[in-house]
Amino acid sequence: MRISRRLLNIDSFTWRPSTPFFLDPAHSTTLAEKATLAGKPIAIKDNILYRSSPTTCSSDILINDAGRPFDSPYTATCVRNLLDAGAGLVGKTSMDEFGMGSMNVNLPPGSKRVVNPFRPRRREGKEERSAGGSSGGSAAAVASSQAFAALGTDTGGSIRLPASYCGIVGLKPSYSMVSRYGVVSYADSLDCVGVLARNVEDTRAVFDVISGPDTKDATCASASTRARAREVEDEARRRITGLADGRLDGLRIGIPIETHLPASQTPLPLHPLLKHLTSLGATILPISLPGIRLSLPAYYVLACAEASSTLARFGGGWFGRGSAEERELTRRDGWGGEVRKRVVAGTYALTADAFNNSYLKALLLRHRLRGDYQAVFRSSHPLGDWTTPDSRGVDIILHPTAIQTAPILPKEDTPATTPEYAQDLLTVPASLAGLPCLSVPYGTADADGLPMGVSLTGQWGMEGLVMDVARVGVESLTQGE
Ligand SMILES: NC(=O)C[C@H](N)C(=O)O
Repeated sequence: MRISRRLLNIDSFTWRPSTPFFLDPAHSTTLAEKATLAGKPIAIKDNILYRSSPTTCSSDILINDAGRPFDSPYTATCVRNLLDAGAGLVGKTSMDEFGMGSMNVNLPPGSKRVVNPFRPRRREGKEERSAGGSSGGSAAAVASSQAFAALGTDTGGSIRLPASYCGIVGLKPSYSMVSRYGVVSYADSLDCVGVLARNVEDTRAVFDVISGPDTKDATCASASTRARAREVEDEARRRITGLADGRLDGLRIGIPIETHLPASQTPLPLHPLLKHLTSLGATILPISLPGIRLSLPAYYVLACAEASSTLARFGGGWFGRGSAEERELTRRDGWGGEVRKRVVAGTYALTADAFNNSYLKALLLRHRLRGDYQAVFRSSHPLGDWTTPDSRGVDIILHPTAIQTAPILPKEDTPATTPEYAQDLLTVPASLAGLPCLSVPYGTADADGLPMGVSLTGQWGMEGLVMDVARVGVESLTQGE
C-alpha cells in the first residue's frame, strides 16, 4: 500500500530569501543544546511573521499604494524556536486570503495558484488538482520536497485538508499548545499553528521544537498545564503495552458513526486499515459524537463572527491603500470576495437581531460537541472535569480526513460553492473541541491514484500519543514496515 509519488514541479512560495536563512549561532543562546533541526529547510505560511520578510496573508490589503507588501516588524515565537533549533528558513508559502478557504484559490488577482504536486493517474482526469487550503503552499512545498517541513495554521482544517490532498502528514495541535505570538489572527478561539511534513517522525521533531509556553501569548498553555497533560498521557501510555515494539495491545480506537460512509460511497474504504490495527492488538469500537452533524454550520458562524472582529484592524487606518478618508475604498478593493463575504456574514451574526439565533446557538453547539468528545474518551481532560473518565472509553478517534481526494482546481474567479465549504465536514469538529488531530496518508484512491488521509484525534495535550499510534498503526501499513 505504499503511496507512489508522481510529482509535478510546482511553485508554492510567496517569498524566498536568496539563500535559506539560518540564525547566526553567535546570536543564539539555545542553539547548542537544542539544535535538533540543524540544517533542515523549513517553509512558513505567509501569515506567520519573520522579521524583515514581507507578510501578505495573500491579501491586497497588506500591499501599499506603491505595491510594497507589509514588512514583518518582528519574528513569531514559533519561527524563533525553529531558528534556535538550527532550522533554515526557505521561504513563505501561499495560502487562501487570511486563511479563508479550502482550495488555496482565494488569492489577490493575478497571483499564481498552487497546484497539487500529485498527478491523477487517469487520462481523463488530467486537470490540475487543488493542493487544498488554506495552507496549500506549505503542503505543496513539503510534498514536492522543496522543504523538509512547513508551518501552517489550522482554524477548521487548513493543515489537515492540504495534508490529505497532498499525501503528507499534517498536525493540528491542541488549541494553545503552540504560541500564536506573531501569527496573524483569523478566528482567535480556533487558530492553531501546526506542522506539515512527509512522515510522523519529522512532524514530531518540528512540533517538539515549536510547542512550549510563551508569556507573549496569553492563550498559550502554561508549563504547569502542560505538565498535567503529560501525566494524563503517561497514564494512557501505560495501558497500551507494546507501543515501543510496534504493537497496539490495550489501545481502544473509536470510529464515530456520524463519519462512517459505506464502502460504496467513499473513494478509499477504511476497512483494510481497521483490519491492520486490529492485527496489531487495538480494539475498534463504534462511538457516537452527535454534535458532529451540526459542527460545520456552527464553525462557519463562529469563525466568521471572530473574523469580523479580528479583521477590523485592517480597516485602512494602519495598512492598505490610501488615506483614512479612503477607508471604504480600502475595504472594498483590499479584501477579496471571500473575505468580504465572511466579514459581512460574521458582523451580521453579532448584531442584536441575529445574536441569539446564530452566534449564541453556534456557541451552544460547540459546547455540546466538546461534551460529546469528553464523554467518549478514556482519559480525563487535563484542564477540567467535564465528565468522569470511563474505563470503557476510547484513547483515539479515527475517521477519514476528507470526504474526497483533491478536487479539480476551479476556473479562476469562480466563487466558493457549497461543496468547497463541505470539504471541511470532517476537520471542523476537532477544531471546535480544541483537540489534537493528525492527518496521515493511508493510501491512494484507486480510480485516480490520488492520496487520502486518515485523521487521529486524541485527548487535549496528547499529541505524542496520537503520533505514536499513527506511526505504529498507520505508517506501518502504508510504508510496508
Ligand atoms: N482556515 C481554515 O482552517 C480553513 C477553513 N476551510 C476556513 O475557510 O475557515
